Amino acid sequence: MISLHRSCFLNNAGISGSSSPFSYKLKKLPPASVKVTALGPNRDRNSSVLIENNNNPLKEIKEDGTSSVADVDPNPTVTGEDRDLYYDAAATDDQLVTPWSLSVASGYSLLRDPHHNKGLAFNEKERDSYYLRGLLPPTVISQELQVKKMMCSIRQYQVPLQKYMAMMDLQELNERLFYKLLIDNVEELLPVVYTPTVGEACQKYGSIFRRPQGLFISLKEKGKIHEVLRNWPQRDIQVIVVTDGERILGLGDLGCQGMGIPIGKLSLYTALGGVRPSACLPVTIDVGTNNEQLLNDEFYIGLRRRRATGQEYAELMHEFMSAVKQNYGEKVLIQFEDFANHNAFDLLAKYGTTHLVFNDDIQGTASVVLAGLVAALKVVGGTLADHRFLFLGAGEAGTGIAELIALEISKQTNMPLEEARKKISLVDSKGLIVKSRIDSLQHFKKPWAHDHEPIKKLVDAVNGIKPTVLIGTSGVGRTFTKEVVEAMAALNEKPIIFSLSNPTSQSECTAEEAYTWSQGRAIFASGSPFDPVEYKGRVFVPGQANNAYIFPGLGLGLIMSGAIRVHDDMLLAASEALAAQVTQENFDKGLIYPPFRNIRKISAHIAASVAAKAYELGLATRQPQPKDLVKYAEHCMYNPAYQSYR
Ligand SMILES: O=C([O-])CC(=O)C(=O)O
Ligand SMILES: [Mg+2]
Repeated sequence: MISLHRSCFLNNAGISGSSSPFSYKLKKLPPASVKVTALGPNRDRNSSVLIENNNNPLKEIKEDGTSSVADVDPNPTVTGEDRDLYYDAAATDDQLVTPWSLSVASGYSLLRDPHHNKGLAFNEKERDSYYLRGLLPPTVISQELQVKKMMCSIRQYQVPLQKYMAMMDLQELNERLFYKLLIDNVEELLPVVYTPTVGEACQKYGSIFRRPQGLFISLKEKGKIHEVLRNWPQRDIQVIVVTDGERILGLGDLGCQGMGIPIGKLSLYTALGGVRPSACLPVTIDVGTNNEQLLNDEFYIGLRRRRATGQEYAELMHEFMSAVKQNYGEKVLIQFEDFANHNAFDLLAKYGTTHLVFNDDIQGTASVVLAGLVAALKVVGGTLADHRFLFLGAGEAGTGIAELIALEISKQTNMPLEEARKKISLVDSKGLIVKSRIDSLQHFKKPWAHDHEPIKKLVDAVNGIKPTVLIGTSGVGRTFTKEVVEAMAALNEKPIIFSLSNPTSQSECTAEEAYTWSQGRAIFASGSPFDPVEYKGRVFVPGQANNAYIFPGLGLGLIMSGAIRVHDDMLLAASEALAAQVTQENFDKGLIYPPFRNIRKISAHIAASVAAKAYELGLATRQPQPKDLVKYAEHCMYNPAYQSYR
């Protein structure tokens, strides 16, 4: 396997650094993308490397190293199947000052290269060609058998965190096997690599830390972020998930240890949305933490200082956002994840008009919840405008969902947005959000300050507002008490109750509580998964209203259309596409979300709807528009099956 690496030299096998005949300085290389095709094992006397451009051979380089790649076409475009082998070799002259090396992985190093390792699945020919003889036991097994074996091994762990660590180890050892496992067993493994276990992993990240994953950008890197991005081994980045760790799930400030979240989210971009792993970049911005426990934890991995705020914070973020655009262009999707409220809204507003940005906690949650509501109405009856909505929690998720519901109502009925908002009330830690509180409210809460007498307690708000839908986004567990759920059940034949806070410990109520306290009448969904509940001889399967339904498909739709901005109409399109995937069979079982096991098909439909909207809005740059967008989305999806190397 061959790839271009920037200065650093990863591999063994008779080639090392600039002394190797296979090491070339690309200093003189004009801006170019180069496809490097592996033609042979590096230690073979006659081996050669073919540098291709747009599938036209440019240069064959023999092992004597006499050739150079200086005459690469200055403006190539690279297409083709295995884009993992593409490397954008240069962008500007100053970036070319660093020497670039061509490296060939084989033998021992190939077994330690997670992108190309197949372990026992290397066949006899590959073992000969890639100097693997003796480095593996004689048996050759299929990827399917490897999956079976790994699943047996993971199931032996009783503790979810051990399963998580086993999965992370696999990701670092054999990437394709990791994704095959995750895709083939998505319902079982999603709670391991994602919520709830990823929450515990972040809390304990320092003590379980083994190998760094993702890119850490701290205040120490201020002024050098452009350079830091170039230390990342991949160049063709399409999605970045970035956090500053200040509000990890409902667990609060976990500082630099929030890195588990971008890693987890991006593994879902690949497994659920089919974005190539090499196109994904997890980033944690470390500006300190206000979490005293972490600051005093000897194993903490982040900066030991309190959080930078104000200008210092804004400057670092701005440098990051600019460097991303400079390095990867304007079509890279930047997903903001788990920022605290104030920064989340500000960053989205500030960069929404200049970058392709998306806040998962504001917009992704909103889109998935709206889809669940649209589906739930098929069971409960009425249109969105016929319902009344009460939220506990008025942060990113609460106000984000509320706004998208209001937008959809306004669209469906031609009602002014202001009017539509009046159907929605929010309760925060100080009680119902009402006009009399307006001066002291944060800006994102102000649109929800309606004329109403002040109410302190949630149960009183339920009885006062008489909602048909109750949504929890407070980040505080067990706040939908028996009294609250019973009040909802007294007001509604089929109360819709969504407990969205993550992880499970922060859920506003459990599935069992929702079904029991409503005597089996609630339409219930939660952010983190709950097992089915048996109540009076009936089995209830709770829905999981999790962002994971939306962001992978949304991201794929943006990427495949070459979108340059995210628009609210794309979120609505994603919601509708998701709701349309709920079948009658699902409804008959009481489900308002389709099962996760069909998620790649669901993501393809979401991607197609989002891409169609991007074209309609004139925000798509990929031309011409593919005729069948669903087929095209499926075609674009990463497939983790092993590739044959010869
Ligand atoms: O990660 C999840 O499961 C959903 C989410 O974005 C959050 O809770 O912050
Ligand atoms: Mg989040």
